[in-house]
Amino acid sequence: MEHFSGMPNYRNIYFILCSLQMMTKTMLDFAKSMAKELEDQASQNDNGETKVDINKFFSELTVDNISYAIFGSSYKLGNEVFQAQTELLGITMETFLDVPIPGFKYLPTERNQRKWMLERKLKSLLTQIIQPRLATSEYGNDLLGVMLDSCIETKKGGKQEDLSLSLEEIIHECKLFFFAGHENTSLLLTWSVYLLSIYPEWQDRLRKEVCKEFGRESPNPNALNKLKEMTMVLFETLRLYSPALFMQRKTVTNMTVGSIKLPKGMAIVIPIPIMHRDKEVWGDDADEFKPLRFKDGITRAAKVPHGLLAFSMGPRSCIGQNFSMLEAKSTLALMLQKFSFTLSPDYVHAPVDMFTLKPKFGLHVLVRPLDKCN
Ligand code: HEM
Repeated sequence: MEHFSGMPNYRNIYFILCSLQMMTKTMLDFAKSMAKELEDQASQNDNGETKVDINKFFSELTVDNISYAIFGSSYKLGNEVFQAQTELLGITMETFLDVPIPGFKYLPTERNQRKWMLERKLKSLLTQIIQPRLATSEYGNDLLGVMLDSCIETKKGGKQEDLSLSLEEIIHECKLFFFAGHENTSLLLTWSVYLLSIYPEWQDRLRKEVCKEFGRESPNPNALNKLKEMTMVLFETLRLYSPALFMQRKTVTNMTVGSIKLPKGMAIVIPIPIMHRDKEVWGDDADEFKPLRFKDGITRAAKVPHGLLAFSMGPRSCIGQNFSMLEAKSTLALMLQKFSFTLSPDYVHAPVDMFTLKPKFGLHVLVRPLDKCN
């Protein structure tokens, strides 16, 4: 298959070498603010609970987390960057199936003008974040800092105007990290809460595990990896409700996969949800929620070691997987300590393909604060 070279080095540097533990502390702080909001809402109702679309809460939480990872203390400005990007993506999606008319994109239509305005806003926001760092040479220890550091280093002795191209590259990288990093984790959390709501015995089991480890104390970032059953539930959620729906590859040589002959240059789509429910790989219970299949780790859960494809595999696999697992664990641990949750009676189960696997009408749950960890 196609070998991907040219992946910028800092991507790995940041997510492998940088202290994920430090980030977990910030993740827990954001999760605590979310929990506080849920508690406040519940306290205003006579029945002591609140009905929320938890998908929206997780979406805001994961935006804050990824924005902090990229922009550090400028994360609020970073959030504005992402809002502009999301709106731009919406415009692109609206026109996705339009027949391309040459030159149309240069006409000052209402949509094009909105697009140009957003592009200008995006650039100006990023410039506001980047310029002060360039001026002081204090690039920061967030992802943006690592990117600036590496772009300056490669241009040692180069002219200042060379940086304009790097700004484009930086914008591109910020976009990639934002889109790759926030929605998938938000969906992992959403589908986990869905499954824990319809399998309350697993919700109780995980709550006991969390309470055994942390009691009423705030989850300790260094001990999150001890939550074995939670890890199994997250993997099983990724198997049944993988946020990423497909991967694309291209063969670089004639090859044979099983009994299928693939010529050089063939484009291949790998449909993750279908592979994740393949009974030949996962067994006859492939459609069932059985987290214990992961009790001996990912590689032993299926009949083949690489059955779980949610984070892909190989040189182009997800570099944010540890980040997202820690984010999901810290948030779920806090949620389980503080609340019980059930599906709202008006919830309609409608997972839908919108590039990622989303709950079409959101995930409405009844959230009830708990007095204490039993
Ligand atoms: C549940 C959460 C996540 C899932 C399911 C997920 C899934 C994936 C998958 C399937 C790929 C590979 C695509 C391919 O092979 O073609 C990928 C790549 C990637 N992911 Fe994730 N991801 C998640 C979270 C994150 C997070 C939190 C970040 C960043 C902090 C991130 C950053 C990336 C990047 C930078 C790539 C590489 C894109 C490239 O190759 O250029 N992901 N992810």
